[in-house]
Amino acid sequence: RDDIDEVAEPPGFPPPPESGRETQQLIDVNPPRGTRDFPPEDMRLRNWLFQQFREVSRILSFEEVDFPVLESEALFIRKAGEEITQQLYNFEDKGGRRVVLRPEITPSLARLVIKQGKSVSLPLKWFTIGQCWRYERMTRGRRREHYQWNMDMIGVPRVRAEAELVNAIVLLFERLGITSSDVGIRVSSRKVLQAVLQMYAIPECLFAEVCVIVDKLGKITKEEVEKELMSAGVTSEAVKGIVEVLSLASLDKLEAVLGADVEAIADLKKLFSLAEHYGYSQWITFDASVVRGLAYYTGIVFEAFDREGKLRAICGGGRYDQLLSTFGSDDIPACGFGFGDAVIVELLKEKGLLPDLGRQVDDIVFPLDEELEGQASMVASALRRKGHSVDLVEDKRLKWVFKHAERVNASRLILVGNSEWQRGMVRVKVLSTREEYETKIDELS
Ligand SMILES: CC(=O)Nc1cnc2ccccc2c1
Repeated sequence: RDDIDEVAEPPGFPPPPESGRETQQLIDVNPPRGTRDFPPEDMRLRNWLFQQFREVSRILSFEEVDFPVLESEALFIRKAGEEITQQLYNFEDKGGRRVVLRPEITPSLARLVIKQGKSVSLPLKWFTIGQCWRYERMTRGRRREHYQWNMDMIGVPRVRAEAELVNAIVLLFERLGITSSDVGIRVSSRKVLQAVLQMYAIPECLFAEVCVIVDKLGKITKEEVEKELMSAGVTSEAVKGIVEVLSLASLDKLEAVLGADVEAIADLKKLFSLAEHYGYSQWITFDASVVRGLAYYTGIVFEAFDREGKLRAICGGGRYDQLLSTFGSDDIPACGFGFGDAVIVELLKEKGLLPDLGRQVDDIVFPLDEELEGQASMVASALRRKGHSVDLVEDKRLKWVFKHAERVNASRLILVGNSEWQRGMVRVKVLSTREEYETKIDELS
């Protein structure tokens, strides 16, 4: 058939049979479905982004922690119908243990808090940047892994914790050049939904499941959300009440419906007044429809969004005061957020804010004759001991070396030549000023 492109034999593979080596079919050089490689240019961008995450964490005086990517499956078995627990990258290991590639970080962090129990003094302010996984049928072609920056405050029952976390998020955006006209942070509290369910005498045990369903508003149709709520056991009048309250556009309107004594109102008012003092009021906005999709949130929840509405949530988080008791421990109040590595990069591209990250090398050392390769190694090694990044180049024409120096943005070109070496010297070209001079080898700094 002429519609099948002739697959050109890739050059060099497989070696022709007469070469005597067995013929090896070229392996699939792509990484597993839904995963990414990070070649140097992509890795520079990732390192730059993670450096911003780390800097903000340091500025907020959070301590770095880390956990295994591999966790017990039991840590993530939840009954609230979350997408994240329906897509666990789970398997049985060779010891017959049910394990997962973690889909999120918070449960691991809660596990460590419990494990460290009495030996740590509260509050804890921990952060980590870690890869998270999901096993999604590739029908949707979405990624199966991403990196998430997490910041969590453990042992702070009051809204100060949420205010500190929002401070971190705003600082990150500001450092990246993103403004409050590009991005907003929607804030609400799950205690709003809790109050509504109480009004309609909906059993507490349905709370997490209702939150997970309500979080789908805006992603699936309102009718579908109502259908799911009904099948979860929420009465149709309660569904109406939920939809009505969640569409309220202001705290005052919410207060009018729920009454001033509802904790949610007091919490949110406190957060908005703290925001004034932090100086980030223009970033946050009350939005009763924010519930987030994780089962364990119990109080204030928030998510950053692009005001053009083109992208999915940039980051999100909230208070989870009862997560530890689901692991059998005494509860410790906590709140945190997750900030993925994908949407933020899309936003930076949209806003033309991606940094231009080229390579940077201090010195290129190049022997002008091949019998000087030993001398060139001596020069390179001496400079490296001084902490210079040195690119030792050989078997190239001088023309190529100059082009290479441009490409890697080298500061200096150190040429090791016969006549100079006889006089204990090397030739130095400063590439920015075109300045050129000879210097004694042991005076090279
Ligand atoms: C935009 C994107 O890559 N999202 C993403 C990718 N991988 C994940 C893996 C686990 C949990 C959430 C995930 C979310």
